[in-house]
Amino acid sequence: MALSADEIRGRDLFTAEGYHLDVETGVVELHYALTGPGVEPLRFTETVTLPVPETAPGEDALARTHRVLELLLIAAGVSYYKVAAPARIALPHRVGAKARAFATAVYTKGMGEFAYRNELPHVLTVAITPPDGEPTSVPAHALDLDLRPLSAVGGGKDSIVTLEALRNAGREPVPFSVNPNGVIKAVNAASGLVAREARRKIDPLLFEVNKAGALNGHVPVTAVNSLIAVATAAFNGLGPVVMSNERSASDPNLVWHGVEINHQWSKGVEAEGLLRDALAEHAGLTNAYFSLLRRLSELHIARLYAETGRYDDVVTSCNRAFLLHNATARWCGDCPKCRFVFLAMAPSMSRDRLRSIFGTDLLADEAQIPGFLELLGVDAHKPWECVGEVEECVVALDLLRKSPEWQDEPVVKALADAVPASAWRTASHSGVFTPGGPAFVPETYPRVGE
Ligand SMILES: CC(=O)N[C@H]1[C@@H](OP(=O)(O)OP(=O)(O)OC[C@H]2O[C@@H](n3ccc(=O)[nH]c3=O)[C@H](O)[C@@H]2O)O[C@H](CO)[C@@H](O)[C@@H]1O[C@H](C)C(=O)N[C@@H](C)C(=O)N[C@@H](CCC(=O)O)C(=O)O
Ligand SMILES: Nc1ncnc2c1ncn2[C@@H]1O[C@H](COP(=O)(O)OP(=O)(O)OP(=O)(O)O)[C@@H](O)[C@H]1O
Repeated sequence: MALSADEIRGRDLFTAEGYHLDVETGVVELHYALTGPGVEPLRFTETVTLPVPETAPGEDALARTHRVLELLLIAAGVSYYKVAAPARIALPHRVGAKARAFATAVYTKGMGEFAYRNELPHVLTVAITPPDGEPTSVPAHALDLDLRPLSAVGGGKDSIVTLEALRNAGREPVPFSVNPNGVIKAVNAASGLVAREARRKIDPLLFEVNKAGALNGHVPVTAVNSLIAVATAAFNGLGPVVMSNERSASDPNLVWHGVEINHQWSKGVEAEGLLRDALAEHAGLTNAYFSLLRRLSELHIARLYAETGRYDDVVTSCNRAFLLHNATARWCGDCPKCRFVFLAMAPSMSRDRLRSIFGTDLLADEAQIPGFLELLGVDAHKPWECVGEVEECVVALDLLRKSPEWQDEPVVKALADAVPASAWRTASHSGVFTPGGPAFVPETYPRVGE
């Protein structure tokens, strides 16, 4: 990479240039450019390979697939936009108000953590410009909810709970993953269900510009995976895409410039609603996407996970197992996500079982105390990770400090001593284990945990 960091970052326009779908192979190429005065354009191509149906899709199904891909082109652009984070974004196709609202939210709220950590407040108000005019209309298509659902599997406890709930409800879920690694493949194998997969290849130029000093940071990856899943379902004539996004995913980490900054924004209920509206408006698809676990806390999901029997040797929620380079095989045992899931599962299963899942006992390790205190809200803000609310952690600790198996453990005692009395008073066991809040689950689907 011959460009300097200034040359890479000095660009004032990001353009999603267009995409191409090869119907025979399912290969989708998504094209982007970063341009600016006096510098050569930086061009990126991301390649997504959708599973191909046995029978070619009909004209209407293909038209819907294309419309979903137009939304995917927008969402997947975040990885390349962030290289220079200009204040303007251009789109190649017309979009209506709902699709534009979704696009704007993906680049502002979805990139909120990136904006905050790089101190780039303009990202929170970036302007997205589609060509003038309304898009051509597409016929509304109420998805047949009896078609087999595509159940997004990320290898962690949440998607396992969903998979089993759908199976128990007789829904015959198809496990679906983007770039399944060893963990996800092992979870799918343990399910005994035949899985489908899509591939997503980030342009290798991105890694080069990263090394040369591009701006970098978190992206709303669930929006990207979700649209790949919806495109797969539309292309293959499958039913709705069922996610496993929980209630606490909607909670922000902090407020900055008056805007809520949420590491998990695209897992939250606002993103779910915006995407559903955009799919209805832009692709004519209703009921194509929802989260089955939306009204549940993480602690509640962990309790439901404990009722499953077949996944302990494979379940992995640690994000380090999902790195593109140098991934761990399973739980790293030393990150906020490992600590949180350990704490969340501990009240619902025996200590031996928990140890065997993690290969270690995090609550027997004094070095983990500062990290647990962060989760308990005693120090700093909620970590930039997929972890639950402070209240859930306090409730979990409350259950442990009263449990014969845990109450004499020095780490548990130290944590309990550090939690202020006010936190014990406000933490509600019934609140944590009672489903609550808005959700988009269709009436004919199971009400998990209710
Ligand atoms: C696995 C992980 O957590 N990665 C985050 C990490 O990335 P890192 O640089 O350490 O390594 P890689 O993931 O291997 O990525 C290498 C570079 O590639 C670029 N990139 C990667 C994926 C992508 O979709 N777009 C990209 O541009 C990027 O330049 C990478 O540096 O730190 C990054 C910076 O904070 C994070 O963005 C990486 O997060 C991944 C996108 C990821 O998949 N993370 C999920 C595990 C995750 O965080 N899920 C959230 C849900 C968030 C949401 O709103 O969707 C959660 O579970 O809470
Ligand atoms: N590679 C992937 N392919 C498809 N869907 C994914 C992938 N990774 C995550 N997801 C989905 O995205 C959502 C958020 O992922 P997340 O990592 O929080 O869930 P999880 O792996 O099921 O559980 P946990 O919170 O225990 O890690 C979930 O609905 C999950 O199924």
